[in-house]
Amino acid sequence: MITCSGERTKLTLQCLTHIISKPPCSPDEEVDYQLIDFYEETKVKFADLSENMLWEYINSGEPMDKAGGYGIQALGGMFVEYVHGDFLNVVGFPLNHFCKQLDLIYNSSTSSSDQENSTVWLSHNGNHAISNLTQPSSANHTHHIQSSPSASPVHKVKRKSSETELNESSMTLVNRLSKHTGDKDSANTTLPLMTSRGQVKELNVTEPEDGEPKKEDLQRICDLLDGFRASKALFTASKMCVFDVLHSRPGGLEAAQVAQEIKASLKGTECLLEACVSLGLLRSKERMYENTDLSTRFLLSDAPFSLRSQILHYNDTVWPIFSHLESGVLEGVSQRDKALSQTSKDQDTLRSSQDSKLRFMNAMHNIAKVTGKAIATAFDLSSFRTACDLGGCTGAMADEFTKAHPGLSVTVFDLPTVVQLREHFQPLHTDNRVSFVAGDFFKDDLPKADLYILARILHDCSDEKLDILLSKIADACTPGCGLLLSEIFLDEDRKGPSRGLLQALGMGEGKQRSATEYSLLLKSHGFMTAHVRYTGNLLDAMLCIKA
Ligand SMILES: C[S@@+](CC[C@H](N)C(=O)[O-])C[C@H]1O[C@@H](n2cnc3c(N)ncnc32)[C@H](O)[C@@H]1O
Repeated sequence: MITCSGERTKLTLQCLTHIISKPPCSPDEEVDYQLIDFYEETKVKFADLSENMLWEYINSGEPMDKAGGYGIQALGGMFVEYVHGDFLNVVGFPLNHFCKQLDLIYNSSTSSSDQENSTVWLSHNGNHAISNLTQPSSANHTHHIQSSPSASPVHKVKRKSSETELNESSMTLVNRLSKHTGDKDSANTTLPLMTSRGQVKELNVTEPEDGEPKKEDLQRICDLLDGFRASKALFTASKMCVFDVLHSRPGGLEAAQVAQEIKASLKGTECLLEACVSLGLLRSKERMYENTDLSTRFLLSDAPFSLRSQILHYNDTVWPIFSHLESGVLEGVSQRDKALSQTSKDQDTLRSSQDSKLRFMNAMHNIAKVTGKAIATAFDLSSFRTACDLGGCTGAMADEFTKAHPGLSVTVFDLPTVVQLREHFQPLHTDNRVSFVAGDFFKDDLPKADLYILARILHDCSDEKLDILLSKIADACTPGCGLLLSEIFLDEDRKGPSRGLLQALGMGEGKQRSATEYSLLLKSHGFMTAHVRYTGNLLDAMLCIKA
């Protein structure tokens, strides 16, 4: 057996630099802080290991308290052929990288008087320790750092795709941290800390000595400024079938040929193609354009993981809504009706509701195909025989569940118009284990099942509707029945991921929540959270069991 595992440990350094040069004495005292997330990656190559050897190792007891299942610094070291990277990272603490970060903090942002009273909060895989830094003059880490020696490494990569128990000890950590940051909101929550998806937390600008802004800082702002242009270039190229046209001509096409195929002006086509090259969607060589691997995989209309329909949905629905964002923020309500009636008028055609329903279903179908497998395989569902996918749309998600679980049958429950239109979608399922029932989950009886699936439903429900739906599911469930929830789970500090927070800006009826918030919500309807999985895919998942 050859195993090559990437050891990636996440560290969060929080440097609390007091504005008043004394330690804060009350929870409300203002502090300036800087948050740095970083990773260290180490590759470990294992030798071929016999089963006997593995059992010997298991029986030694050593792996039992090791997050990675082995201790490289002890007996487990015998199995390792080589290590690329920081050995201490595998043991459990990337000391070298940590000290470089300390150096960065002190050499870039603090004055010497601040340094005397600076406190570093070290958050290593959810374990926190404080240290007072008294002599932070160089990278030679003469600072006295008390990190918990028992901090067990939870590898970032695995953490993202691993199960997380929501526990009380996490709450203590948040409260403790919140007190010192004066963050009263988060002090009232019961949230585990370590759920960040590696987002850029803050745009910390470091001014070089000459006072000129740094290029990277300017670039980040310009990237945000141009974000909508890039999105619209992608939407337009997809809508005009540029990627499909190029795919149909191996060897590529010149701009004039593309212009002819998509019936557009030469100047406009050239600009669009060049913009797509700059965005990594196309490549060009000697005036010929062709798709990149990224486009071939996701932008062709018939690719297995095509996102084209989702892109068209963004263009035709999400884009107009976001063009009314200012009103949305002012009024705090969805601008959907206003935006979409405007679009219809602009285009001088009132699209039939069937067309728009189909477009929406196509978009849902795309995402369900891309995310379905990760959700269906997130948990051991072998104890469930029947499932009901509430709001299961075209059945694409149900299909992934039956593929992953040979003993499982899934009933897709959706509105009558959706169930009727599903015939526009090729049946994906190869046997009869996916069936459809038409109904309204707020009003009608739910099909009987041992497992209910709610994928991308709850974030869109008002509190009132949410209560109705969850009460109906709870009534339909006997103890031991499952509820599998799939949504984008916000980080517990609500600072990411951006996808979830930007979706919330659409001002729909519902709201985005963290795993803990969903867990508490489901608990109030009699479901105990069994597992949470951050899939690393577009949607996360939580399995709850009816108590
Ligand atoms: C955002 S889509 C999610 C589709 C699918 N669960 C997925 O993740 O791909 C919401 C789905 O819920 C369905 N839906 C909305 N209201 C419903 C209701 N009252 N009863 C049944 N289905 C409903 C919609 O028709 C749509 O298919």
